[in-house]
Amino acid sequence: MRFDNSYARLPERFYARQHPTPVAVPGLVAVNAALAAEMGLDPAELSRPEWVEVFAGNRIPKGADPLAQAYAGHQFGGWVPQLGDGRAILLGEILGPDGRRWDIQLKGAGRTPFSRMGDGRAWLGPVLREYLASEAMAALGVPTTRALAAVTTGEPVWREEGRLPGAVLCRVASSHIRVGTFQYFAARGDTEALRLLTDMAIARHHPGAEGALGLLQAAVAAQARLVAQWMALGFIHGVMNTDNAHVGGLTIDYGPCAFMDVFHPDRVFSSIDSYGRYAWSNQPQIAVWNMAQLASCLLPLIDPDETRAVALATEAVHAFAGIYQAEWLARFGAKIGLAAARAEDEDLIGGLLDLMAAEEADFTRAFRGLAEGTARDEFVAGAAFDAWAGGWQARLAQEPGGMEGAEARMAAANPAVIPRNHRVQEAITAAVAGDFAPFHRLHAALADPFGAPPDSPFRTAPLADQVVRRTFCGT
Ligand SMILES: Nc1ncnc2c1ncn2[C@@H]1O[C@H](COP(=O)(O)OP(=O)(O)OP(=O)(O)O)[C@@H](O)[C@H]1O
Repeated sequence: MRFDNSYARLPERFYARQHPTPVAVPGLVAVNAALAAEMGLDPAELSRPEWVEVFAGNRIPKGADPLAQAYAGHQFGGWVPQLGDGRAILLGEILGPDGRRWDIQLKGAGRTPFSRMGDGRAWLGPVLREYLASEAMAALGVPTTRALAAVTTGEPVWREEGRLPGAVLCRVASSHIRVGTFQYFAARGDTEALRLLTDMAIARHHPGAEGALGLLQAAVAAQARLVAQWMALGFIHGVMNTDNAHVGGLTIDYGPCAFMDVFHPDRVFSSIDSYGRYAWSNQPQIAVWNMAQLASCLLPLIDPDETRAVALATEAVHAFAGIYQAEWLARFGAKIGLAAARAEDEDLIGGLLDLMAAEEADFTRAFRGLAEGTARDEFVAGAAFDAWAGGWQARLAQEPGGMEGAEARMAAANPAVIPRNHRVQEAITAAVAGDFAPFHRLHAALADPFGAPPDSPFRTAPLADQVVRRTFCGT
């Protein structure tokens, strides 16, 4: 790895220099060969003992400059002036063969000055969950942080469940700059730091954006498109706090997330979100709220005249709705086979979603079934689906390429395989018992979400008692 650590060159108030805490017995779980190749790294080399030591935090590679990033954030509406990487350590950044910059971060690598009461560690379950979910997202074409490697530590981690095996995830991403990073400096009135952060965020995520207003507009657009993609996959992020809102529009933090099984737009509760604040249907408005927080941080850089700055920032945040709506329509239009969905198609799409919610349809199978002729089976009352399908067929008849074209569009927009919670859970349970084969099989299936053969076991819906009505947490 050839490091070029732009974040470590920022002034020291951006981070705390911190080495990982070595672990007892590093053990390789996985190196992501496809991602390694994308990054210009040799997966065989990364699987050697020296690199397993690096991923465990026992060895610092040449050129790394390890640090924990400072940030703040609104968590469930409450302001926390100081968060920061409490268990993640940024080793540094490398440049890929295509010029892309990658943060190399170890999540679960030990305590940092931002750990508060935490142990700085992660256990194997959430490490595998994040590995699988983030890689599934990438394969689904959704911007996300990635998983380069996972290792076990040979040390126990204590959680509510008791003694659990410790692990470290090597997470890579085009950056880890969050809305909360801006909030950290805005709360301290540190305009100079905001300026440096703005320049870095533009360079790393939105080249071409001009100044703070340009950054805000680009971040809003990226966030709007991201959330529309989540919605179209039945994905619930579960913890849309501002420290998990990425300025480049990546999905970040796979703690209490879930891909829904049965479609429940409003009734999703996680163990840390008992009021359903971050339910599927609330996600767009929460994203707007998060973008408004970014806007408020950037005000002093947008215009010296505060009234003017507020007007410009407000307009930029309000642009979310139009961008989101257009993306939503294109995504859901494609899901029902439309080449170019029109505003009036919203009723047709909304009709299907209402029916899916009322009839307890499995989100993924119902949509995939539209292309494969099996959608009707996902509805308790098939006749209700037939009534909707009449209008749908009539609309498809107006599309170029007829039903064949529509089927191809639907097959490309509706995955057959998503990381269903019961499958992830199975993989974790086996891994804890020392068998990593189910994890690797699931990872392989998730790498090709649209191409799974009809008899793939990963397409099946869970049994009733395994259905995700709740999102999951277990950090
Ligand atoms: N076991 C732990 N020890 C120390 N700090 C922790 C621990 N778990 C979480 N934190 C910190 O608490 C904050 C919120 O935790 P959360 O679970 O949302 O984040 P995370 O999953 O650790 O990190 P990220 O957002 O980078 O994916 C973060 O600042 C995180 O670093």
